[in-house]
Amino acid sequence: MAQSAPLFIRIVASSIAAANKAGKIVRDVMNKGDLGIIDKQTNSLPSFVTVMLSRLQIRFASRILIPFQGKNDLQTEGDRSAQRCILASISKQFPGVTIIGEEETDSCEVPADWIVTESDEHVLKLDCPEEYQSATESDIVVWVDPLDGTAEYTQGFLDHVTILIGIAVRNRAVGGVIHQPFYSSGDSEKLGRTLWGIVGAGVGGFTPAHVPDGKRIITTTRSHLTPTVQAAVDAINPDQVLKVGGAGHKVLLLLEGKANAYMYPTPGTKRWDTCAPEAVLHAMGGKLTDMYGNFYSYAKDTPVANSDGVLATAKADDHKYYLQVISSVVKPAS
Ligand SMILES: Nc1ncnc2c1ncn2[C@@H]1O[C@H](COP(=O)(O)O)[C@@H](OP(=O)(O)O)[C@H]1O
Ligand SMILES: [Mg+2]
Ligand SMILES: [Mg+2]
Ligand SMILES: [Mg+2]
Repeated sequence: MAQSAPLFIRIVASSIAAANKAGKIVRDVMNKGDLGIIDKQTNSLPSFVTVMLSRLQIRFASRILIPFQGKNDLQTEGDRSAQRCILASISKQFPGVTIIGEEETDSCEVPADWIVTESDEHVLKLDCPEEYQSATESDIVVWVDPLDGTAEYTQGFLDHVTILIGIAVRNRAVGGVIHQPFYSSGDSEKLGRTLWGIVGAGVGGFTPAHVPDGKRIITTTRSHLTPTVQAAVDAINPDQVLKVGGAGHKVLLLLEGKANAYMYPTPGTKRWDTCAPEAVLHAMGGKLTDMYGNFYSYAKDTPVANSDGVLATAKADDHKYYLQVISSVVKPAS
């Protein structure tokens, strides 16, 4: 059964298992208490070198691309270890598929028990939408954010943390896995849950819901707030604003009916922040684009920065309204 499923479906099913293992690793790092925090800017090279390097990508293990970074943000042992686990697990099973991870890790060595080769049985049995049935290795790019919401991870806002694996077919985000490692359903012994979505095939791991009619709830950044972002939020005149960490967590609020829209009308997020959330949201009937209403490309050679910001709505039909209101007060930077 497993081998007969189309390649795209097998990658999504394997990504669920890899994300679960990475979640355990992220919890273990937290439990040990030494997060090994690195400020990526402090450790960066002189600016002219950084600019040059940010345009390059290093090739590891034939098809795994690890982009250089030059941004001011944090990295922890949780980010590094989770990425090693996910990249090793997916590349072992799908050696010809391009995988792009957020972190620049100095070692490709991975403990044997971090390499996961299991798959989610339920997803393996799904009917694959026709347009993805024939997708080959060269049609697929996997975007990995091993720990989304790193700032919040270091500050103890653990429910903001997610692990994101997005699967793009022919440049579009169509498969997504969002693992929330510190989610508790009440049983403190059993932390973590995994949400997934495949455009045209469905969603799993959560119960889709919407904000009740007549209420407008906006979610936006907690740790990267700027006057531009605040102006966009104010223009909507919301009933409530939820300032939380992580692109994954913010889209999760849309999926579960806790917010209507996620807005971040400024550069800062990258393709690995949005690929998985965009796919799960789209599979549920929502929409994530840049601030012009255009979908981002998830091609392997695309620039990684989401330079034109992010606007996501729980209902695709609402997207135009938010776009219009925000564009009247905020000019997207690009
Ligand atoms: N100005 C900025 N500079 C660097 N990263 C930014 C950024 N704005 C957003 N991001 C990244 O986008 C993700 C969501 O941000 P936020 O929580 O502020 O909404 C985070 O991903 P990571 O935690 O994976 O790095 C964050 O680092
Ligand atoms: Mg980061
Ligand atoms: Mg992120
Ligand atoms: Mg990250």
